[in-house]
This record gives sequence, structure tokens and C-alpha cells, in this order.
Amino acid sequence: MNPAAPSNSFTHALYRKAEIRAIEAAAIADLPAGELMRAAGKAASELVQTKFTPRDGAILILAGPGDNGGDALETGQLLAARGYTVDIALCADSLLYSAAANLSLQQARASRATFISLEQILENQAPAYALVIDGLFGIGLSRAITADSVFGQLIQHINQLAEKFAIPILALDVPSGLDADTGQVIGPQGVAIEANTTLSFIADKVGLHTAAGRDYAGRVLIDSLGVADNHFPPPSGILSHAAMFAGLLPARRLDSHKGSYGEVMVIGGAHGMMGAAILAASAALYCGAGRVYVGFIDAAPAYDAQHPELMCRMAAELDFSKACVVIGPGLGNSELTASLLARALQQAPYVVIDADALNLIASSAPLRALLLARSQSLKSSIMTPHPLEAARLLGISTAQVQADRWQAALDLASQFQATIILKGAGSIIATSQQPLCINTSGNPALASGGTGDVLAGVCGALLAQQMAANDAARMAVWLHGCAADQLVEHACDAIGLTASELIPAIRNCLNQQQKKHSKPQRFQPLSK
Ligand SMILES: NC(=O)C1=CN([C@@H]2O[C@H](COP(=O)(O)OP(=O)(O)OC[C@H]3O[C@@H](n4cnc5c(N)ncnc54)[C@H](OP(=O)(O)O)[C@@H]3O)[C@@H](O)[C@H]2O)[C@H](O)CC1
Ligand SMILES: [K+]
Repeated sequence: MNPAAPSNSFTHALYRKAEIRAIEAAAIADLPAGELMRAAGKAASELVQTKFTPRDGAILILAGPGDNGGDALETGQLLAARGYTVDIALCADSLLYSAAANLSLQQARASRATFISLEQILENQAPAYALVIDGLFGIGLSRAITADSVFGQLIQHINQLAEKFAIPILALDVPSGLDADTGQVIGPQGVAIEANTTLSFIADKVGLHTAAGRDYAGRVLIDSLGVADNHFPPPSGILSHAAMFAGLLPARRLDSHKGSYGEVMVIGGAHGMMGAAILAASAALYCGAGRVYVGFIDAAPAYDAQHPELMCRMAAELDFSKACVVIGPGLGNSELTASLLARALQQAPYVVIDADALNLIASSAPLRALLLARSQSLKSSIMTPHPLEAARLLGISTAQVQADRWQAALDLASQFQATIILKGAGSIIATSQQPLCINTSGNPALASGGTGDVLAGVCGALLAQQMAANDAARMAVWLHGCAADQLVEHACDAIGLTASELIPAIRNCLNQQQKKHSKPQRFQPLSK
């Protein structure tokens, strides 16, 4: 296989369909006809040999009407030549095939593969397949595959059989039915292949990593098909990975004190929602902020018994002028909260705007103006909307946000001139200047109350320790997800993770990350 496209700096690059088309067009001009399809078939057949090895059962290949079908036919004829039992369902009018796909079809027909009809597949309720290869549609899918269409019935049948008989599905390029840009199944009545593995060609695609993309694509592998480096423009997005965060938080100097690590003030915790502010503040504490205050709205407790280090005050008493203000967790909506938000936006060098504070901004033009003014005075702002909050901020519906999360994140970043964390499966971190980033850590155990408050607190701690807003946002989301992954793997499994448990796990992840990249100790203990 050709390694992920094309050099180290691009290993985690993400592109949209139009960019992939442009790369493909530039590459084709340099190459003999059909070369990319041959490379796709070679990559897929090698992957089957090395990772699936289904010698004891037949392989079913679904070949659709475009070049994705051509890739599948090429894969099929290569596997047949290597001695696999291959059934091919040709779901296409071959007269409409491109020259490259036609050549692959001729070779497949001349091979030992058996061509079977759609009816044979649909009637067969207990197939002895060891693997299904999905080459129905790739990036050329232009409209919904509706459940009642022939393709729709085929896809649903394959998904059901795969689940019932534990048959793995390898999708070529994109799981058929999924939009490679948005990560959504196309159309309200649309269906898509639920793959275990997706082997994507030329470069990685945004839609395989956000929204429903992760559920449909399974494990994602990339093969560049040998396309030369110079055909790849700078990526418009990247996937987060551990190495990105190396050195972002400098090693602690021996000659340092609590004042060296910044001050976080969490503003929120109105009556009935005090826990939200305490969660955010505890997360800031565990992520290394030097001093952490909680500024309550209605009444402040004398102290927090679980974390007596937190300084509990009334929000109105706090001076924001040197702090990182995390405003929103349990804030509520009142004249007082709006005036606190206005003061934070004007005074604080760093702000993290979460939850109710986002809703206040969505409904107030003066608050928006104060937020925009921050970017001109080089003050850092991170906003952490979930899809509903993002929808309010953009004045659209949640469904519209989810229909293209990438675009929604970009729109938020440019409208509010802030660093955006658009939460949800495959959280997106966006600024208007740098490539967007899709987070790769985390799991559905995070879908519980309070985890968003924790994330806001982590952002606050990193900002307070002088990290640039975009780095802080990317790293906070990544740590938050890593902590959930570690807990699910080693402690609590997928159900019942609480936001409180997440906090010490985030501290572990942060320290592990720091240790990996820190300088060796000056003094080693003397051996006895
Ligand atoms: N070109 C190359 O060298 C390489 C391409 N690769 C693979 O090619 C696909 C993209 O191929 P393309 O032919 O552009 O698109 P698809 O195979 O995804 O499918 C297009 C055909 O599907 C029809 N279509 C679209 N939507 C539907 C639908 N809902 N129901 C039925 N039919 C649909 C479409 O018909 P139109 O009427 O819309 O024209 C086309 O007939 C890419 O994903 C790669 O797998 C490789 O990268 C190798 C190099
Ligand atoms: K496919």
C-alpha cells in the first residue's frame, strides 16, 4: 500500500470532495490512463490479503455505476487471480462506464470471479460470505440512496446480513450513501453502508471523521495511490494527534509559583446549577491553573468541600482584568448575567464562552459587538457550542448545522472572530486563519451532563497558562476525549461515565503527554 498521502506533515491532512477532485485531475494528467484505478485495486486487494484473509469463505464485491465500481472490479479481478473465491454483483449499466472502469470490468469478466445478479443477493438470507467489499458509490454520489430504491434495498440487506452473520464490510473510498464532505447520510430517507473499515483513496476526507461518518466508516485507512506530493495543496483541515501537542505547555521551571500558571475565574453556577461551575473550576484546577475562583451568580457557598482549593466568591466581586474567564456553566439568563458577560468580554485577556453565555451572545447584538472588538485588541476568545447553541448563534436550525458541521464551524469562526469548538461526534475546532481540526479522541461515554462544563474548564486552564487559543482548544478537546477513552478501556466501560470522574483522568492524560516530551531529569537517584 502507498502510505497515507503523501509526507509526514500531511499524514493527518483532510480534504473536501472538490479538493480531492482537483488533486485527482492534476495527478491523472501525469499518469498513464487507468493508473489510479489500478493502484486502488492493488491497495484494496493487498489490504484484504494482509488484514482480512478470508480464505475460508467467498468475497462479495458490489460494483456501482461509477469509478468507485471500477475500483471494486479491479479489486475483484486481482483477488480472483490470487485464488480467492469472488462473487461480483455488477450494479451498473456498463455502457456508461469510463474507459478505466470498462477495462477493469473486462479483466474481471475474464477472471475466475463469478458474476451474480442483485436478485441472487437479495434472495439469499444466509450467505457464506467472509467479506463484503462496497464499491457502489464514492465521492460521485450526488443524491440520496432512498430506502425503497434498488440500491437502497441492497444496502439495507447487506447491512442486516453483515450484522446478523458478523460479516465484515470493507468500503472503498467512502461507505456508499455517506457524503464524504459532511459525514451525513445523504437525504432524509437515505441509507448508507455501515462499514467496519474504509480504505479511502488519494487522501483522507472530512466526512469520514465527523457527524455520522465515524459510525459508518469504521476504521479509516488511507492510500495515496502514489499521487506525487506536489499535487497536494495545503490541507483545509487536519485530524488531531498526540504529536501536535508536544511542547505546547512548557515544562515547569523549578523557580516558579502559583502566579506563574495563571488565574481562572469560572462565572456561572446560578441557583440549582452550582455544580456546573464547580465542575468547570475543578477541571481548571486539575489542568494546572495556578489559582481558580468560582464566581457564583445568586449565592456563593463558603467553600467547596471536595475541592477546598477553589475560591468561592460572588461573581460581581471578581476583577477580570488579569484572568482567564470561563463564563457560562450554569450561568442562566438574566440582566446580571448579561452584564457580567459584557464585563468579561471587555476586560478579560482570555475568555472561554460556554453554555448560557453562548445563548446570551446569540440574542444580543451589543454582546456580539463586544466579542468582535476582542479580536481587534488581540484578546483570546474560545467558544464551545454544541449543535443547538451553534444553530442559535448562526440563526439556523440544528439540522442545518449538522448537515454540514465543517461549514458551520467555519461560519462561526468568521462571524465571531473567535476559536470555535463545535462539539459532537468528531468535534471540530475552527479559527478563521488556520486549517480546521477534527478531534480523533473520545467516545459516546461523554454523552452525559457536565462533560461540557469540564471541557470549558480545561480550555480555561490551558489559556491561563499562556497557550494560544487555537492550540488550547485543540488540546483541551483531545485531552477530554483521551480521558474518556482511557476510562472506558480501563475503568468503567461505555455506560455511566460521570463528568467528575473525567477530571482526574484528564490530569493523567495531560501529565502523560508532558512526560513524553519533557527534558530528562537533572538529578538521577544514585543507584545503591
Ligand atoms: N477517476 C479516477 O481516476 C479515480 C477514481 N477513483 C474512484 O472513483 C470514485 C469517484 O468516481 P465517480 O465515477 O465520479 O463517482 P461514483 O463512483 O461515486 O459514482 C458516480 C455514479 O453514481 C451515479 N449516482 C450518484 N448518486 C446516485 C444515486 N443516489 N443513485 C443512483 N446513482 C447515483 C452517478 O450518476 P449521475 O446521474 O449522478 O451522473 C454516476 O453514474 C472515487 O470515489 C474513487 O472510488 C479512485 O480514487 C481511483 C482513481
Ligand atoms: K464505496
